[in-house]
Amino acid sequence: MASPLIICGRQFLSAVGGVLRANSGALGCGAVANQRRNASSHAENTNQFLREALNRLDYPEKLQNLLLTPRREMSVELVVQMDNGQIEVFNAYRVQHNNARGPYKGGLRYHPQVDLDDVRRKTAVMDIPYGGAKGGVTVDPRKLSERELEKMTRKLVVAIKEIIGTYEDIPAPDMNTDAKVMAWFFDEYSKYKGFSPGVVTGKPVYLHGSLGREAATGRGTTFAIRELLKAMHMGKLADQKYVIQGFGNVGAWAAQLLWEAGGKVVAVSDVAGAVANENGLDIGALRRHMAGGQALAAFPGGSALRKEDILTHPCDVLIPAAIGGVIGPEVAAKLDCKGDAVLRDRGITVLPDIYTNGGGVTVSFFEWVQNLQNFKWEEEDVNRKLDRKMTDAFAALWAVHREMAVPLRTAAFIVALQRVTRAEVHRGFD
Ligand SMILES: NC(=O)C1=CN([C@@H]2O[C@H](COP(=O)(O)OP(=O)(O)OC[C@H]3O[C@@H](n4cnc5c(N)ncnc54)[C@H](OP(=O)(O)O)[C@@H]3O)[C@@H](O)[C@H]2O)C=CC1
Ligand SMILES: O=C(O)CCC(=O)C(=O)O
Repeated sequence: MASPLIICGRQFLSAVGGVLRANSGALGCGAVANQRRNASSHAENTNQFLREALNRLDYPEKLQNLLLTPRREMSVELVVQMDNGQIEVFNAYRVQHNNARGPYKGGLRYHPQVDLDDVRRKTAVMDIPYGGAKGGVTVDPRKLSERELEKMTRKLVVAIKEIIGTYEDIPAPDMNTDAKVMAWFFDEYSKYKGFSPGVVTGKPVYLHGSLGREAATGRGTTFAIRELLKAMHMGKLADQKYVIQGFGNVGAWAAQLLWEAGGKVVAVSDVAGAVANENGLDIGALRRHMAGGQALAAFPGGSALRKEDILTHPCDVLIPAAIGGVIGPEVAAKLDCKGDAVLRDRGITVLPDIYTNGGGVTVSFFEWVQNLQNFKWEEEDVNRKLDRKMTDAFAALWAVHREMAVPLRTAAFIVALQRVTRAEVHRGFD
């Protein structure tokens, strides 16, 4: 069998590389301090990969430090009166990394374990004119009513409105935040600052959103895999068996598009369970099954699998598309992986998350451009432009990977750092 490819929807290898429960941004936000105690931070791991890349670039120390640290971190408390009259306080954050190339841009996550670090340099890898940012609220949204969720979102906007904006910092959907949340966000911000559709992306299509944004991250992932297979002479999307952890926006769209391309998706999971079929799951039927409110694991077109076994299920391409930190010590032991180096030695190719999931932010950029133009593009146009961006970004990564003999993850950071540094230096420091 061909060597498996691990496609990181998130910091999978950070987790395997010793941070077995990477969870928080650990970026100096006081309110995440309790999460920080659990493990060495995800940010430290990202910085480790960055340092590896910086070692290959001859930059002065001060510039290196500038590239390693965020420009601004904001931590706020959101006080919300719940439906039962009780007061709840939620911790929220926004971390802005570097805006040399353009406004900050990045997702907004609602999750009990907020992780703010991964978007830092993605925009530079994708070569779109933004800097990196990430934000989130420490909350389990499943425990809130829709009305409570809306109130909390609106409070968040009020709390951070001075550091976001169409040309300042543009949030977008991430885990547990969708078009509906972005619509509330846009509406609340516009109350204070005037009509501002460009302040968030991932809005509903009928409310200044872009066609193609919902599927963009999953679609971008399939383009990324296609390019890697081509470069490694490993055949086509249709020739591979896929395992996907997470069946939300990214996982379900990736599954759908790989299945449509003729690939065999042999196992998928969500937070509650997993389902497998060695002949390939009928993803269309699975999505209909789930749309009917049924559990993924109860899908009659496959057999239930322990969700803990999803990552070790045999496949050609593994796509972690859930939250980082779900790979605990037991799974890591079963994978027998200790990090990029070990995987490399075993002939496993890792396509790094900062490239692989870049389709979302890329179509977010297209949405923002459409908002500025006040004009809607055709979906085919969006998808074609996304394909071009993913293909070009892969070519840049692959060229560095070959020329400098570094792994693809290091290559991605080198490409990003070179672009950010060029912008920093040309803008000057006065
Ligand atoms: N959406 C986007 O455009 C982008 C997303 N990403 C990243 O991709 C990843 C997925 O995001 P997205 O699809 O939007 O998020 P969603 O919230 O839409 O989906 C997340 C999926 O992961 C599942 N999940 C959550 N926790 C676990 C767990 N412990 N074990 C197994 N499955 C789990 C969820 O299950 P359940 O539904 O049962 O809760 C759900 O199926 C995130 O890491 C996000 O940061 C990156 C770039 C852009
Ligand atoms: O669409 C965006 O701007 C960012 C999406 C996101 O969360 C990410 O790329 O990590």
